Amino acid sequence: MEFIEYIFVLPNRLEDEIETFFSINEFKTYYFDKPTKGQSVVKVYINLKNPENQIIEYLEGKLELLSKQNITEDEWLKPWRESLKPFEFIEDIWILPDPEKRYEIPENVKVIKIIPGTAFGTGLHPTTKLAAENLVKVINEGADVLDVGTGTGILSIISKLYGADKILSLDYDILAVEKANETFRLNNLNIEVKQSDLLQNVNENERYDIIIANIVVPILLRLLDDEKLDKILNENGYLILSGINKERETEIANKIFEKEYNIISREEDSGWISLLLQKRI
Ligand SMILES: C[S@@+](CC[C@H](N)C(=O)[O-])C[C@H]1O[C@@H](n2cnc3c(N)ncnc32)[C@H](O)[C@@H]1O
Repeated sequence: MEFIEYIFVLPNRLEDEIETFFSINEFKTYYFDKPTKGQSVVKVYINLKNPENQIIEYLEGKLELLSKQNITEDEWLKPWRESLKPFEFIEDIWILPDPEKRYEIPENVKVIKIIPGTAFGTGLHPTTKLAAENLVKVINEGADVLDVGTGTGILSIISKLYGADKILSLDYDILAVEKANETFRLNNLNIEVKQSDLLQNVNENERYDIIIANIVVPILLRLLDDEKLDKILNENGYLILSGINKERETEIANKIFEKEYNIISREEDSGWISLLLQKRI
């Protein structure tokens, strides 16, 4: 695939703002880098088949452009992948970015292999971490889990590592569905993935103990409006929402107050919020 690479100078004070903008717009093909001493940049990749011009217009209004060139997907993904190191994602779970490499990591920790690519969910974003932290608070052996907007499948894998029984992973983006399948194979896990706009392709007779969704606020609001959500979540089951940017938290909170859910916990990091809710009936 052909891309245009834009490199912009990124002052530290703007890093959170730019990352929030990308997340809200579900823009995934970028990374932050420090090619020269002290100077941070953001590298942005625009797919020529589907150019997202509003992204570049926004960045040009905020940041200084250093360079622009045509590039293939391999040319930019490879050095980025190589720059990534294994890291402790949440307590006792490590993420390994290259399944071929041997890494020195602590013994007796749980391991997830993810080849970083263009699907969301490499563990590098605070919304994934917040969702995972809420997930491990409530997951039990044998739980049935629905992962809405699975991306790479990272939250489904964590569910499996903590003993979940049935897991269904959903994403409306076919590339994410392919990536999740690839990641499950890489981790020797047999997890079902379906392409679905939110719960559209979920049978309403199915039941889950935990439903988890790390998606942007407008989509979460749509999920909360869907009657099927309440139907398929068991009594006292948990709903974990993440991807809530602070400015829009009230909209989510208002929607929850209309429903039969208690807020059990609220986690926050870098302006992002994840809520752990429990269904009352
Ligand atoms: C922020 S990413 C989360 C990925 C992963 N679950 C994580 O926590 O890192 C959101 C994912 O939701 C998917 N998504 C967005 N809108 C959706 C919709 N209406 N139905 C299903 N999936 C959706 C996107 O394709 C993307 O993979």
